Amino acid sequence: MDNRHIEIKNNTGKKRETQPKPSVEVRENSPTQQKRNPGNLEENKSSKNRNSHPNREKNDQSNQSIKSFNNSVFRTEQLSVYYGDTLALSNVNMEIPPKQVTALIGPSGCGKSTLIRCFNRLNDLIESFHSEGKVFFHDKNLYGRKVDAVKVRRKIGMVFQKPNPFPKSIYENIAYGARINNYSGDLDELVENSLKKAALWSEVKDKLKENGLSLSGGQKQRLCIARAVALKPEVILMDEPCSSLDPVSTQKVEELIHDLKESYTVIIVTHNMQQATRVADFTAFFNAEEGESGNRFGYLVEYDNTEKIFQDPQEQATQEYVSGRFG
Ligand SMILES: Nc1ncnc2c1ncn2[C@@H]1O[C@H](COP(=O)(O)OP(=O)(O)OP(=O)(O)O)[C@@H](O)[C@H]1O
Repeated sequence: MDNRHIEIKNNTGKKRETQPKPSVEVRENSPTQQKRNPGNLEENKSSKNRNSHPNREKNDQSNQSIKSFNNSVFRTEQLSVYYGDTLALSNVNMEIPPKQVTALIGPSGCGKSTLIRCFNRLNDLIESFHSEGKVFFHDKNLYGRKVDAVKVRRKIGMVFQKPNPFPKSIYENIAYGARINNYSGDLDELVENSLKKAALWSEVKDKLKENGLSLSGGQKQRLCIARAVALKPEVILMDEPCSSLDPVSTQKVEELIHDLKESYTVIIVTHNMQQATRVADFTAFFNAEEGESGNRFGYLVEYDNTEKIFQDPQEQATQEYVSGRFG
C-alpha cells in the first residue's frame, strides 16, 4: 500500500487539512455529489434523488474527482467517449501515478474498458468511437495529430480478459514482437528475462519450443504478460486479467502484478473487490446513470487511495458498491 502523504484541499483550493510532506493532492468532489452519511441512509437516498444525474452530464465540470500526482503518467481532461452518437463515458478528469497499481472498478457498462482502451488508443480500432477532451501521456497529447498509435501501443502494453497467446512456440510468443520491431539485442536473453519478469520462467524453461496454447489458463495469461513485458513498455494495462482464471492462477497473477509495479505503471480493470484491495494502490470507482436521451453513460464517482475507497469512501454510491449493495 502506498503511504505517501496526502494534502486535502477544498474546492477553492484552500488547504483544510495537511499531513506531512504532501506528494498527492485530493480536491473535494462537488458538494452536489452525494456525500456518504452512514448514520442516515434514508436521508441520503432522498437527497440523492434531488441531486441526480444532470450534474454529471458531459461538459458539466462541477462534479469532478481529481487527484493530482507529481509526475503523473496519464492525465485525462474532460474526457468523454462516444460510440456513434451514444455517450458511453462522461467528462472524466483523472491522473494516473507512475509505478503504482491503479484499479478501475464499477458496475457493468460504466465505461471501465472504454477508459482503459483510451490509454493506449485501442479504441481507435472501433469505427464508431470518438472522444472529446484530452488524454495526456507525460504531458504529451496522446491523441495529437502527429502521434503514431502503433508506437503508443508498444509503450503502453495491454493484457486482456482472455489469455490470447499466438499459436506459436512459447519462445516465439516472446521473440516475435521483438523481431518484427527490429530488436538488435540477444533474443534468448530477452525471452528469459521476460518470462522471469512474468514469473513463468521456472515452469517453462525446459519446454520453450512447445506451443503457447498448450499451457494452462494461468500460464497462458502470464505468457501474455511476458509478451507485453518483452516490448519494454512503460505501462501495462490489464482488462480483467484474472476473470477466466482459477483461484491459484489468480493468486499467481496478483503476486506478479505486485512485482510488476517495481518497473511499470499498472492500470487494472477488475470486478473483483478483493482483488482491487489486494493489488491496487489507488482505486477509481465509476458508476453509470441514464442520460436525458435514455442511454446509460459512465462517469467517475470517486478516486482515492484503495484503503480510503474501501474503508472510508466519501460518496454514498461508492459505499454501496464496495459493500456489495449493488453492481
Ligand atoms: N465497441 C463498442 N461499440 C459500441 N458500444 C460500445 C462498445 N464498447 C462498449 N460500448 C458501450 O459503452 C458502454 C461502456 O462499456 P464498457 O465495456 O466500457 O463498460 P465496462 O464498465 O468495462 O463494462 P463491463 O464491466 O461489463 O466489462 C456500454 O454501454 C457499452 O455497451
